Amino acid sequence: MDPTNNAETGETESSPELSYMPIPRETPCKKEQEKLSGVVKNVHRKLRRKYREVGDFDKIWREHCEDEQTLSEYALAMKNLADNHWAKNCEGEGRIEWCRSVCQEYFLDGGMKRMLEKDEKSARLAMGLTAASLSTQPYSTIPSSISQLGKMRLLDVGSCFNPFLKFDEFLTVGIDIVPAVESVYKCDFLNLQLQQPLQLADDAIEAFLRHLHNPIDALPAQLFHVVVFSLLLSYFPSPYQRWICCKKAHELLELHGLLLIITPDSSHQNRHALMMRSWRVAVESLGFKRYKYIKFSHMHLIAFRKVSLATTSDLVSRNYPEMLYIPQDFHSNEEEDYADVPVQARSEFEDDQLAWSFTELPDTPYDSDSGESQSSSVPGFHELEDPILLQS
Ligand SMILES: C[S@@+](CC[C@H](N)C(=O)[O-])C[C@H]1O[C@@H](n2cnc3c(N)ncnc32)[C@H](O)[C@@H]1O
Repeated sequence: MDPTNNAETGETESSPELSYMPIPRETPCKKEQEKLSGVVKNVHRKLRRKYREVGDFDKIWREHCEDEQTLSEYALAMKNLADNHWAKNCEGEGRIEWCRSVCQEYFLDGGMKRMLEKDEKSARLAMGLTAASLSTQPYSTIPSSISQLGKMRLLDVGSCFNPFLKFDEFLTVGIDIVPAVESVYKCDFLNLQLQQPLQLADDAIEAFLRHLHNPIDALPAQLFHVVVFSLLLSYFPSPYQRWICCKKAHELLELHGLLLIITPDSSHQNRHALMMRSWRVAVESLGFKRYKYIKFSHMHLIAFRKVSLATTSDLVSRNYPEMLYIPQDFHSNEEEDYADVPVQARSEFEDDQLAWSFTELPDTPYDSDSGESQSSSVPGFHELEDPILLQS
């Protein structure tokens, strides 16, 4: 496994559809792994096919959630991959560790404080105050660190096998339409009802979270420090469903909380740069600001911090939900059918043209909010490959 970022190695770009290859020798273990990832990918493909044919994502989603056999096969396959394949060869583990490191750095090691200081400085400069007057002004809005407040309250949406449960620093609530383990609550995030925020002290909120009832149909707003969407958004066939999820995450987060999005993409970092820029504009319009971004060999990992309680989106003049597209949204049924065949169905140029014709984006700088490059900002953190579920 090559532990370096593909941007650094200058590795030749390949079609995303080729991401499952090459498998040099067909061991029984690899075969089993391919079979399991096939189960998962087929569910995603079937959903997209239905969406293309029927168009009504509410109807498709209802039917999907009633298809218990497909859903439990999916959950079983995911859990099997996590327990028997990723655990052994380290594939797929990198994303969870990345989430953990970002939270540690942001909440416990001063990252949030630095960001808030930077925001305040920019705001004052924008108001015409000089740099000299800045140093004499106290930073009044900085909240106390979470380390004084207890555990980081983390909502893992599409948790499946509850990968965050093992970390002590989090009070983890894992939810899924089909939990693969008992500790995950059954909940359809798309249809989760939001209630008024709890006006309680942190220890009372922790107690509330430790006594949730299964299944979860409703949750109070502003309950969590972290919301994780790990390989969740590409499950949905429609960009509107992805948008609904991001909007709900915004409401469920406390001010200054983090939304962590991990989405599969096996191609070279720059290939879907436009798509990532588009996602950034869409998510920031909800009242977030991008904090970190990194491309691993097989996925994008993005951290957004909630910077305002209000959503800034103007859905009329800009079509923000549509900006949360994935390459597969543009594929035809035929292209999907041949997705595992090693031919490049559409050239990179054609992909980019399609993306451009689809949405015109405001001129937002692409570099990270934290001023860091798009390689890992977590010290000592190495990229791990996860060729399992990508481009499903
Ligand atoms: C590809 S798996 C990712 C599992 C895990 N987060 C990971 O990173 O390995 C996507 C998961 O999202 C779940 N899911 C899809 N739609 C959901 C929804 N509306 N609400 C909750 N979970 C959902 C699926 O059941 C599935 O377990």
